[in-house]
Amino acid sequence: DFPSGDEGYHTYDELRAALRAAVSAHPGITSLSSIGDTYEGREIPVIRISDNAATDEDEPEVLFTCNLHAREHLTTEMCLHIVDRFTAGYGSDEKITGFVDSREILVVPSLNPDGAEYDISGGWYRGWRKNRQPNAGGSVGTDLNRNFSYKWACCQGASTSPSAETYRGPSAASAPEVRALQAYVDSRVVGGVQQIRAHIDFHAFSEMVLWPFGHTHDTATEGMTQAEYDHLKSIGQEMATSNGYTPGQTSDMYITDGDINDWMWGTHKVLTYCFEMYPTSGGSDGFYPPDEQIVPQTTRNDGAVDILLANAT
Ligand SMILES: CC(C)C[C@H](NS(N)(=O)=O)C(=O)O
Ligand SMILES: [Ca+2]
Ligand SMILES: [Ca+2]
Ligand SMILES: [Ca+2]
Ligand SMILES: [Zn+2]
Repeated sequence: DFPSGDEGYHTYDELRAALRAAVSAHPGITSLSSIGDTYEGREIPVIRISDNAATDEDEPEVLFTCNLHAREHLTTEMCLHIVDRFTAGYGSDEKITGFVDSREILVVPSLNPDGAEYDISGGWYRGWRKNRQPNAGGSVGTDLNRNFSYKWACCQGASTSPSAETYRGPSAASAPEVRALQAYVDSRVVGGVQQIRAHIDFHAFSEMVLWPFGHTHDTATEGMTQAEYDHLKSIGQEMATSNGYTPGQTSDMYITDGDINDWMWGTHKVLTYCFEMYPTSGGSDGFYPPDEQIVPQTTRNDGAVDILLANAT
């Protein structure tokens, strides 16, 4: 459980209860399923929000993924806020209703529930980042944001040392959580066309809006034209203006290979972003802002989410 004072954060069981509650309150516009299991056997839930939710309609799909890194619990709350906003607002808020009627919103509130549960086990914060998959040699964990299959291990953007925080894993998609997400997105190719048009992967912290590629500082490069880069950049800058985050290319932070955004663009040409949430720097809040920050820091991204939805055509 979360330490006392931080009860506002959702444990894995509370997360699943929240998703079930959203479905029972809004059955016509929600459908709940699992994209697969984690290493320790936890289901990874995905909720789909759209009119005629039981039917896969020919509408642009937009994916939001959270909690890829275990200790980044604020991101789980970000995804749950998106679920709440687009279900509770349906039928009353015109803009919300318009998006839900014309798109399919896919939300994965936690890609790393094993890590998240471990991070808070014992009622205190362990600073855990990776998944909970054992490595040869006795250490535990793969950095899920270095294990995706697009140009995995290409560019010294991760560690080869199993005990390192950015350990890339023994092979591409060796982590079941990464395999589950890749398989899910692969399955959204219908009639040869990827139905997911846009994506945000939420992280913490630094308050940045980042677009691919991470494996290179180049803008035009294999798998991305200058025009495509400029399109990603212009929408990224617009979103950063709305939430006050700093815009940039993923590699501006540091070179990463095997990250989720490189895979989403490199493999499926999805308009994909990494949002690093509050705070800007370490200090007392760092990875563990008090739960009083949940509402302000999640609602802060409402405008950016709407910009992404509007650009998903
Ligand atoms: C997407 C990259 C550039 C940033 C991310 N930072 S984090 N959330 O791990 O501190 C990461 O290292 O995976
Ligand atoms: Ca509190
Ligand atoms: Ca629909
Ligand atoms: Ca569809
Ligand atoms: Zn992260």
